Amino acid sequence: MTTKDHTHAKTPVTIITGFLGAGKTTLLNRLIAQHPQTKFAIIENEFGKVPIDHELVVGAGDGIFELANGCICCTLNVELGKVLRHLVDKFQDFDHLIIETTGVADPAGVAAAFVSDMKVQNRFELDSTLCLVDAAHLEATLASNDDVAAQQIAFADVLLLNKADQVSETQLSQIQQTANQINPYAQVVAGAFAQFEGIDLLTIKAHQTATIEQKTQQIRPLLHHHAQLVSHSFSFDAPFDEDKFKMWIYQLLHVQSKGIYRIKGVLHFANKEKKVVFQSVKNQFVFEEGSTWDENQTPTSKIVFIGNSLNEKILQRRLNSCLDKSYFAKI
Ligand SMILES: Nc1nc2c(ncn2[C@@H]2O[C@H](COP(=O)(O)OP(=O)(O)OP(=O)(O)O)[C@@H](O)[C@H]2O)c(=O)[nH]1
Repeated sequence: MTTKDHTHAKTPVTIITGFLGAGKTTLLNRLIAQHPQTKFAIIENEFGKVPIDHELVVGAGDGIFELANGCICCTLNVELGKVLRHLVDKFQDFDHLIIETTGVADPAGVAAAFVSDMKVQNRFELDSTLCLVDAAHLEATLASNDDVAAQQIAFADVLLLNKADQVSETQLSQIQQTANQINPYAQVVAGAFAQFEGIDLLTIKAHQTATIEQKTQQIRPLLHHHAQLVSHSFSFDAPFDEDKFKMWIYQLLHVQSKGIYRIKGVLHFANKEKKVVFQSVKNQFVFEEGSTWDENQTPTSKIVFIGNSLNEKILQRRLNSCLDKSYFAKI
């Protein structure tokens, strides 16, 4: 085994999620086949006692780590942390890490493993969470397993509408709308047998500040409903008071993190010249320096919350209370 120089670039990580049978392993095999020059490490997670997916992954060499008989978003989360630390310490020779979750995993729990441990954080960088959506069965799945399937869709950076061969064009566009109602933030692409054209699924860069900035600009203050899952978007011309905002977010995510799947925003703090890019995964959150505000436009903060039964009015009130009071005295 050779040792790579990882002092400069962090190893990108792609999480593949999606409900049972949606096409996760099909996608994994396709990615391996499409990138013969890339050396992958793969973490597989299955519920059954006898791991099978391992056998179904073709051509990945010896870099497959299996976590069976439990789910990495909950019971096996500690195990996932151990495997990640093992990769950091002992298994250096790979370019990209792919994690295939069980069909019933909450991907937020998996993503959280990358923001809670410094050693892991220093080595890995989440590129994106890809969610396979079975176009032929989405409505039925949502009806019967609303929470898990909807959580997976809500958390994803890219929604891959798979099995397009099994539905009509009209059905496909309806499914696209349903998926976008649950997650207005995600890019949606359709395909069959996990073949998706016009998108490089390994370099989505969803967690990089530039991508978040760009995506947040597209968010309009709209309310989207799917069962109890909602997304609320807000924008503010008045700047935020950094201390108040951070204190509130800390409290919010510690008291209510179960119901909040994701928050992303580009913020204007009164004491900061540049944009501040903010995102949370479960109860973990980061604030990063973004680019400079456009001189010709009023700096406008935009923030989106995705979660279960979130009350828009309360969020609006709390956000208002974090605005910089001296701004209003000046106008
Ligand atoms: N018709 C059709 N079948 C597909 C498509 N993609 C995958 N399949 C089939 O669907 C079945 C399930 O695909 P997998 O890739 O194993 O799905 P998975 O999400 O890994 O399944 P689990 O690990 O059990 O959750 C397999 O028989 C695939 O060949 C598609 O686009 N169209």
